[in-house]
Amino acid sequence: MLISDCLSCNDAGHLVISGCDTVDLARQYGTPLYVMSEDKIRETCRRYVSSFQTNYGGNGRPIYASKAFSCKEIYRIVLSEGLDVEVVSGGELYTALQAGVPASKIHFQGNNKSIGEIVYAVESGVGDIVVDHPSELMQIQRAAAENSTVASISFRIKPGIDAHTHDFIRTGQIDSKFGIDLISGEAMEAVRTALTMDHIVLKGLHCHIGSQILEKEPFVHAAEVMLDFYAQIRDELGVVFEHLNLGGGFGIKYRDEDLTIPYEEYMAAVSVAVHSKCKAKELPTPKIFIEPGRSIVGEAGITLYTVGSVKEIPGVRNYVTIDGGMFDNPRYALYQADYTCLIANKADQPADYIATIAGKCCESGDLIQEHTALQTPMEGDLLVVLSTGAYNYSMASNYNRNLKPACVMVSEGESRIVIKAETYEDLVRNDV
Ligand SMILES: Cc1ncc(COP(=O)(O)O)c(C=O)c1O
Ligand SMILES: N[C@@H](CCCC[NH3+])C(=O)O
Repeated sequence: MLISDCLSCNDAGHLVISGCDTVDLARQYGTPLYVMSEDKIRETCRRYVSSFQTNYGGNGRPIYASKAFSCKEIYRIVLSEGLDVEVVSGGELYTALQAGVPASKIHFQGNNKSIGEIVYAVESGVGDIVVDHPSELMQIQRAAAENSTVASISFRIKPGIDAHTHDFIRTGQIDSKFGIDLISGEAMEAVRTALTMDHIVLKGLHCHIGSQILEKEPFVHAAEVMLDFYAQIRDELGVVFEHLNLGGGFGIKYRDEDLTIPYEEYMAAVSVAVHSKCKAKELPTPKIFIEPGRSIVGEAGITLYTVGSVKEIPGVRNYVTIDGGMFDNPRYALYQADYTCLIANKADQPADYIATIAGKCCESGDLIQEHTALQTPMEGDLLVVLSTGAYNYSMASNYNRNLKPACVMVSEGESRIVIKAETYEDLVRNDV
């Protein structure tokens, strides 16, 4: 019911996260409030790092996909755990560099990087620019030549794999805006071109098949398809790549009934496929990278809200209104995403009230969850939504000129602000 092992209930019946009582956190910092367990994030990073030891003898590394949650402190945390960092915009690149991430540990993704972003990445010495389409290759070559440097790149390949997840978050299939097509020969042509360029060094290839995937098979299949292509490149062009990035996408628990797979199982299944395919194709095992975002921060985060009105419409539904909404968590409005909600100050009571959690935006679709079981709510209660660590703060907006909430990091009973709450002054800063 509490989804994550960083959560528990204390004698007062309050929800506790990494030793901090959520009622105290709400009192101290106000609501809405994002709360992230540093302990849980670090534990997950260590599980990924140690599975590289077990499966690849340390020949590889996890990369934190920071689109899931980007701020200076998360970069410092994952860096200190030995991860690389993936960024997907100039803004994420800037934040990572400001946090002290060495450029050599940054992987820059993006399906339509601007010229400005490309120049910024090249000038900063980003370790891996992941090229999404052939014309981007030319832009990188030009930027590198102008800087009298050589850019390290890889290609994002569309392996033609349909993973079972929400349509909006599938990315590996042929009908996808991401990546270079393998089947049509476009990818081989791009590799051939890159190998002729004197300001480009091509380190390897990348694929990412989608997000919130709860099966192992698509990951195994993607690894096999990519290594078949590595063998084909060796046979046709005489080149053997050093790196292979197999992307992220591992699913997490949003509800008790979600059947998640321990990350070690994904890692083991994929490594068996990698080793046996390399053996069959007589390829040296490349250095393997994976790129998880959601699974590193998702279950580590919760959001606290204060309950406002409770509107019971007999025979229809019960609206429980909170002081946040789609501006701090747009995922239900976008994907009808599942969540577990509870009343944090009554966490020990039975969840026998069926509620629709509504936000405060001028929008009927501003819902966090519909027809979900809760402890009986009252105005002033503290409502918590679980598993909000990924794609909540990073997808927040100022719709209706609402303020983005603060984010607090908790560890062993201590809390600290890592992102301050926005102020009204912040809202008008760029207005003229
Ligand atoms: C290229 C790339 N890498 C990594 C990720 C991270 O995925 P997830 O947060 O599902 O692990 C994404 C998002 O889907 C992505 O597009
Ligand atoms: N933002 C999406 C996932 C996109 C993953 C990034 N390519 C979500 O909340 O589930």
